[in-house]
Amino acid sequence: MLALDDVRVSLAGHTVLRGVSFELPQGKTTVLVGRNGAGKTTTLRAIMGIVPLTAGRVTLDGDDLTARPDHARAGLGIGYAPEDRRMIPAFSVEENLLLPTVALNMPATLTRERLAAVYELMPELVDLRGRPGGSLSGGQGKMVALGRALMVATRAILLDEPFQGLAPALALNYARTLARVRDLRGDLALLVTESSPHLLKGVADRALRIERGEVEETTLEALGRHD
Ligand SMILES: Nc1ncnc2c1ncn2[C@@H]1O[C@H](COP(=O)(O)OP(=O)(O)OP(=O)(O)O)[C@@H](O)[C@H]1O
Repeated sequence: MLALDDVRVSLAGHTVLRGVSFELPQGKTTVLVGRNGAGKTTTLRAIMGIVPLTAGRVTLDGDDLTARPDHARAGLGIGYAPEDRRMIPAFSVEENLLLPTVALNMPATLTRERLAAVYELMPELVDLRGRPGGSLSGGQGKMVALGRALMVATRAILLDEPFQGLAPALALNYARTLARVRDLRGDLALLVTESSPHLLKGVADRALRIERGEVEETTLEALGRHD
């Protein structure tokens, strides 16, 4: 299981995470809800090893990941879809999906199997696969970012504000896809950040609230009252 133990992060002399501890159970969707600037992105970046910890540990099955850089964490099966999606506009959707497998030097057979599994889980990507990344709508881009995270994910998926900017119908569609991933990929722990709790109904199994770099376990009902 992926876990954070008393994680502290300071950026540019500013304390951003103040002792964050939680576990991410497999087969469950955990949502991390907090206002802009509360520390959601930094939490995901700490899990991926993109920002250094000033104290604490991120562990996978008890193994300390501190010495492992972000690409090594992807290689351990942790998929990450950052908020900005980082799509290469001139590459096709399929080429964008394949990017992390190239970075990880994944064997061709495994790559083909993973791609087929992603298309099966997210059939909407099949129709898009030849389109240039730069021609996609915001909602389509979010789907590709999820598919790309799924290409490497065998343990966990981290999604940074995937609902942000989506029209209500697209948000509903995205939520359905997430539920499908959770139901069909019981091997994965899902962590989804969000600033608007009302978007998470039907998506979350458990909820964490982050405020000024501190995380506490809560319920979706309690989050809704603060929305
Ligand atoms: N590289 C950095 N250097 C200095 N401060 C930073 C850096 N990155 C983030 N911060 C600060 O850390 C705090 C938390 O930022 P973070 O991006 O994690 O918040 P967030 O909850 O994801 O919010 P948002 O939705 O606005 O991205 C903010 O006050 C932000 O200004």
